[in-house]
Amino acid sequence: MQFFQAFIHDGQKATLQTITTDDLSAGELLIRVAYSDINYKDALAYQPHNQIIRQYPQTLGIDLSGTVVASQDPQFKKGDQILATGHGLGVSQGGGYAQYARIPASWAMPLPPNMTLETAMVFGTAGLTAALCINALMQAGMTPEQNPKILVGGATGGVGSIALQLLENAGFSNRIAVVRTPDQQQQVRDLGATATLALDELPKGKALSRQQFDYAIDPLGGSFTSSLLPSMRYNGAVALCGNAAGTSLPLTVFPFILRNISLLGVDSVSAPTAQRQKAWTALAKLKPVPFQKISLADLPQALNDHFTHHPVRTVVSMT
Ligand SMILES: C=CC(=O)SCCNC(=O)CCNC(=O)[C@H](O)C(C)(C)COP(=O)(O)OP(=O)(O)OC[C@H]1O[C@@H](n2cnc3c(N)ncnc32)[C@H](O)[C@@H]1OP(=O)(O)O
Ligand SMILES: NC(=O)C1=CN([C@@H]2O[C@H](COP(=O)(O)OP(=O)(O)OC[C@H]3O[C@@H](n4cnc5c(N)ncnc54)[C@H](O)[C@@H]3O)[C@@H](O)[C@H]2O)C=CC1
Repeated sequence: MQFFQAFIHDGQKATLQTITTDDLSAGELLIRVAYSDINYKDALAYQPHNQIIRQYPQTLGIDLSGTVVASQDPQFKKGDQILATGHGLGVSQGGGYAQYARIPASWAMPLPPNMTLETAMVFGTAGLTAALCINALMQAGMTPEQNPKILVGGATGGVGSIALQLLENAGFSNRIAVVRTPDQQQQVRDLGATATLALDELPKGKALSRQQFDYAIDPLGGSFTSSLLPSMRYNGAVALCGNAAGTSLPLTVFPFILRNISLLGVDSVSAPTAQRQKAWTALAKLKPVPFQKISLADLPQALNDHFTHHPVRTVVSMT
C-alpha cells in the first residue's frame, strides 16, 4: 500500500490529504502522476457547491500526465508515459491533483513523440480545445490560402493563447486577438496575435453589423458571441467552446439566414480518440506558451486567484 498526497473536495472545500492507492477510483491503469495543470474548469470545480463535480468526495484536476505503474490493459505497460484529459477526471473519478491516479485505459493516450510530461500539461485541456476548434473551422472550409481574418477570444488565457500559436504554425497570418484592457495589447502580440480588437469595439445589440471576420475561436460565449455573430463575413464560421463571458446567447436568426454563418460547438471532454490524436499531433509541434510551475500545496492560492489574475498557463508538479 502506498501513501500519497491528493487535493480533495468534500463539497464545501478542498484540502490536501494523505490517502492510499486503495482509496483510488476504479480503472485498468495505475498512474504515477508527474504533472497536472489549471484550467478554467478546475477553478470552477474548486468553488463550494459547484455544478462541475458529480460525486463527492472528489480529487480535483481535469488533466494529468505521468507514468504507468501497473496496467491491466494490453495497450499499456509499466513504464509507459501517458496523458489524460477530460472524460470524468476530477468530476466523477479521481483527477490529476494527486501523486497517483487510477483511470480507465480508454482515457489514456501515449505521450506524443517529442513531447515531455511537463509540456503535455502546459497545453492540457486548453490546448486540446484550441486544436479541436481549429480543426472544426478547417473542416468548415478555413484554409491558409484564403488568408482569412480570424478572431480569437480569451487570448491571454489557455485556449486563446494556444489557438494563436496553432494558427501561426498552420500558416494563418491574420490573427486578431480580443483584449479587455490596453495593457493586454502587447501581451497578446507576444503570444502570437498580429492585430488586436478591444472587446467593446464590437457593435452591441444589432441583428447585423459591418462584416469584419471570416472565422472566430470563441472561448467567451455570452454577450461576446451575441455581438460577434452579426460581425462575421458571409459564409463565416465561429467555433464556440467556452463561457468565460457568460452562458446566455441573446441572438437573432439573421447572421445564419442572411449570411450563411455557422456556429460550431466544440467539446474536448468527450472528444473521440481520433480527434484527440490529430489535435495532440499539432500540439506536439508547438513551443510551450508562457507558464508558471506550482506544487500541490500552492493550489488553494492559485485556484482562488484564477478568475482575477493568472499566468497564461499553470502547471502543477507532483514532486
Ligand atoms: C473543459 C470543459 C469546460 O471548461 S466547459 C465549462 C465548464 N462547465 C461545465 O462543465 C458544466 C457543468 N454543468 C453545469 O453547469 C450544469 O450541469 C448545466 C448548466 C450544464 C445543466 O444544469 P441543469 O441544472 O439544467 O441540469 P443537470 O445538472 O441536472 O444536468 C442535466 C443533464 O445534463 C447532464 N450534464 C450535466 N453536466 C454535464 C457535462 N458537463 N457534460 C455532459 N453532460 C452533462 C446531466 O448528467 C444530465 O443528464 P441526465 O441524462 O439527465 O443525467
Ligand atoms: N468546450 C470545452 O471542452 C472546453 C471549454 N473551455 C472553456 O473555455 C473558456 C476558456 O478556458 P481557459 O482558456 O482554460 O480559461 P482561462 O482562464 O485560461 O482564460 C480565460 C480567458 O477569458 C478572458 N475572460 C474572462 N472573463 C472574460 C469576460 N467576462 N469577458 C471577456 N474575456 C474574459 C480572460 O481574460 C482570459 O483571456 C472557459 O469558459 C472554459 O470553461 C475550456 C476548455 C475546454
